[in-house]
Amino acid sequence: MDDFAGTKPAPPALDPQKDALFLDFDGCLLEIAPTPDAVQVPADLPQLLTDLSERLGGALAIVSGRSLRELTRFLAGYDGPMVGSHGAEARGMTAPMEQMPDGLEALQGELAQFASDQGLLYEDKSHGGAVHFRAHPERQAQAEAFVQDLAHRYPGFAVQPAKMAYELRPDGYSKDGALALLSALPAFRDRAPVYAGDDTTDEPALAWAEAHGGYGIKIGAGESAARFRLDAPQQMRDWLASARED
Ligand SMILES: O=P(O)(O)OC[C@H]1O[C@H](O[C@H]2O[C@H](CO)[C@@H](O)[C@H](O)[C@H]2O)[C@H](O)[C@@H](O)[C@@H]1O
Repeated sequence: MDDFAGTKPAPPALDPQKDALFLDFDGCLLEIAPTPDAVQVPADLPQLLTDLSERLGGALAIVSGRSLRELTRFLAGYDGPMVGSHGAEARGMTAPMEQMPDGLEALQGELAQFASDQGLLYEDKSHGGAVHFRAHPERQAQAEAFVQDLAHRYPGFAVQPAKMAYELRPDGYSKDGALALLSALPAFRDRAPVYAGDDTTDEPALAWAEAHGGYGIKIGAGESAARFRLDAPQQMRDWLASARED
């Protein structure tokens, strides 16, 4: 573990015969934007993912905190496996979550009202919701206290910290849990897991890849269980593009 960029090497070249690739979305494939809807998806990204998936024999998946409906919209043209909502929902494999916890709509209503009262941004998600304080960082403490209280009152949901945001997601699901499920699929089985991500939400998955014969790639600065680091999403996309050409 370390605390700053520059102390970890860049990742080695991907091995299309042996590796399985798992990619976070925001902050990994795409630069962080002021609001969730403002992200810029490079026009060639879906095709890059499609080509790389083919090279890997189908062993490529997106693993994100975003709702699946958002991932599908942003990555239209890429048809491979995706895990959304921090491990709760999936495309291309059996959905990890069988039943939505009680109270989703009421929880979303309370969170939306809190965000409106505080002048914060509410993000409606298929399996929960998020309150973003990027425009008002001074209101972080209020936001944290409110989501903790919500999680206490809605026991099926857990607080998920994100970059300048707090989310509520179904309890018991995670990105590392998603990696375990994906790795059991025929296309991923017996391959070395390579996971790339930028945030605290990615750390369990980065550690999982390191512990299961593969490696993690941390995008950007900060402590990480990953052995390797790339500075920013552009470097990540360059690394993917070179893996396609190799
Ligand atoms: O697991 P990820 O794919 O990294 O998704 C995590 C959350 O990302 C999004 O929020 C973050 O990115 C936004 C756009 O760049 C940014 O405005 C926000 O401050 C970040 O927290 C997304 O909105 C969430 O739903 C995801 O769970």
